[in-house]
Amino acid sequence: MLVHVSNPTTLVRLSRSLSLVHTSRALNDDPRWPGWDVVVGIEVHAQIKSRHKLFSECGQGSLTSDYSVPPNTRVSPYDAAFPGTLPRLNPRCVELGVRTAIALNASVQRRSSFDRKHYFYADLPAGYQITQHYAPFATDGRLTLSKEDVHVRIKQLQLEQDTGKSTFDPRNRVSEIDLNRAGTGLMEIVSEPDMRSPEEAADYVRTLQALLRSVGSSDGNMEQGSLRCDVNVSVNRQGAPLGTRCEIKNLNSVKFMMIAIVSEVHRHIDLLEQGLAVPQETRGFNEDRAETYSLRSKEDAPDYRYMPDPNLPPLLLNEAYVTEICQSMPELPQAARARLLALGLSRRDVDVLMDIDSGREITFDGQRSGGALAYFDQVAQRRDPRLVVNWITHELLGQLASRRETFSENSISVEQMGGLIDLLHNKKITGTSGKSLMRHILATRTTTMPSTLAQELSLLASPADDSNLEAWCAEAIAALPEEADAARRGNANVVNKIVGRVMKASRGTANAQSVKAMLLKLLH
Ligand SMILES: Nc1ncnc2c1ncn2[C@@H]1O[C@H](COP(=O)(O)OP(=O)(O)OP(=O)(O)O)[C@@H](O)[C@H]1O
Ligand SMILES: [Mg+2]
Ligand SMILES: [Mg+2]
Repeated sequence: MLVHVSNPTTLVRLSRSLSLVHTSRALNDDPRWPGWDVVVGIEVHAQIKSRHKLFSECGQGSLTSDYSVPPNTRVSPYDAAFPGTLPRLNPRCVELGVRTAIALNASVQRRSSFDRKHYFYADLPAGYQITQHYAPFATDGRLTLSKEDVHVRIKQLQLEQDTGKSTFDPRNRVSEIDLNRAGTGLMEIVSEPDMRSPEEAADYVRTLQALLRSVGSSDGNMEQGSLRCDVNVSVNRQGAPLGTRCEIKNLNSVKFMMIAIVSEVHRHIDLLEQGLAVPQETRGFNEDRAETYSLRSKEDAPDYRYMPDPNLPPLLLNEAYVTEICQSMPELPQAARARLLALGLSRRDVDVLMDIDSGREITFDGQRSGGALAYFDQVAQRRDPRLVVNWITHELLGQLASRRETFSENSISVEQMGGLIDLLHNKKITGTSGKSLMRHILATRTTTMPSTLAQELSLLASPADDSNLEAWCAEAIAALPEEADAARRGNANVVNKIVGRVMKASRGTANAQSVKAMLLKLLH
């Protein structure tokens, strides 16, 4: 059905009633593709952070991408599909799944079940993967993105097994199979097609990563393979029904995911502008060429022959179990963000704090750092939160960065940081001295309290001691006669240069404002 309407309000109303446009954002023109709407839905596979696999008691190491573990050393007979072995559901995987579902505001199903998804591949010894195709354990959730006020609906969460890994060596044409990962627990988190740009898709993945880490259910690391995304992309002319989706598999970073979406959007638009249809396909992404390529069309889609797994009874979760988990949930990132904003912190400071806390800060050796939020909370107890956040996000992070260190290597204890803030707050030291003190603690990794250090290093401010101040100012005026003359003629900029000299003479202990006042008094 074709509807020609020039008034956008009418169009929104009309389209809504025809269920053509899902949100009013659909009418926001993106200069990259004017006249087109982009629609993205994401299937995330997150490795569950449990000690044992989903259906066997085999240890899975800290991470299955832990290369220090030799291949095929974390494999139970069940994982290798020996005849006669039976699955036994790991309750810890269920608990972490339920935690995640609650964090995503999803309804946890009191009854769910497991199905077999059949296909043949060397890294899948049983010839099927156990998943929750017909009855997932949680449905109808919601994730609010952190950068923009966008809600993404979560269709469902299901528990499933991961496969092994196969690597092909083209030189001697041999495929090597490693079953260490086989049978590891995954959560598949399926979003509704609610994202409207590559940026929203990136925000979704990052927000979800932070959430998974905060509830402790997954490391959520794309580079290391503990979080993998299949991204579904479609485009449609503004106001028209949704276009045909293509699914891009195996994206291993948020950056590549965004590039893949942009390239896919342009490919769809090119086809549609030529009057061609977009065929529904599963596609791969070539990182070097920054474009997607066809893996298989819908017609070639394998028939998975889903069937209930006869060896596993339904998963029944009672009210008390879910309530107990609800009551032990940690503070979620969204709540923490709201709490920090209510304390009067700026959006930017909150973003920085939350970003380091969720481990998004990538370190030089590829490790993650964390705990910034707890650090802030402890230091800010009974102290001015804005002063504290300022010294953490600006000064501390700045100094750590210049030392090429990350927050996890921060040697300043909560007590020391608190002490430093108190000295600053009570004007016992100046800001300049505070910075020097911090530099000193980081360099020496001393555990001495800042008040003692300030004394030892003669950094305590001497604001009351006007005679000192006057002497320093007089000296500076004498040392900089030309500047002093210019200042007398009213050149305000030059005064700052003289202030700088006095600050240096005082080794940062003088208060810049008092210095300026004294200089002006002496100059006139
Ligand atoms: N028109 C569309 N444009 C973009 N994404 C879409 C569109 N329609 C559906 N999607 C997204 O496609 C995904 C479909 O995932 P789902 O797991 O339901 O099925 P599947 O991809 O067919 O199966 P499998 O799990 O075997 O890959 C969802 O994330 C959904 O939001
Ligand atoms: Mg899926
Ligand atoms: Mg899919």
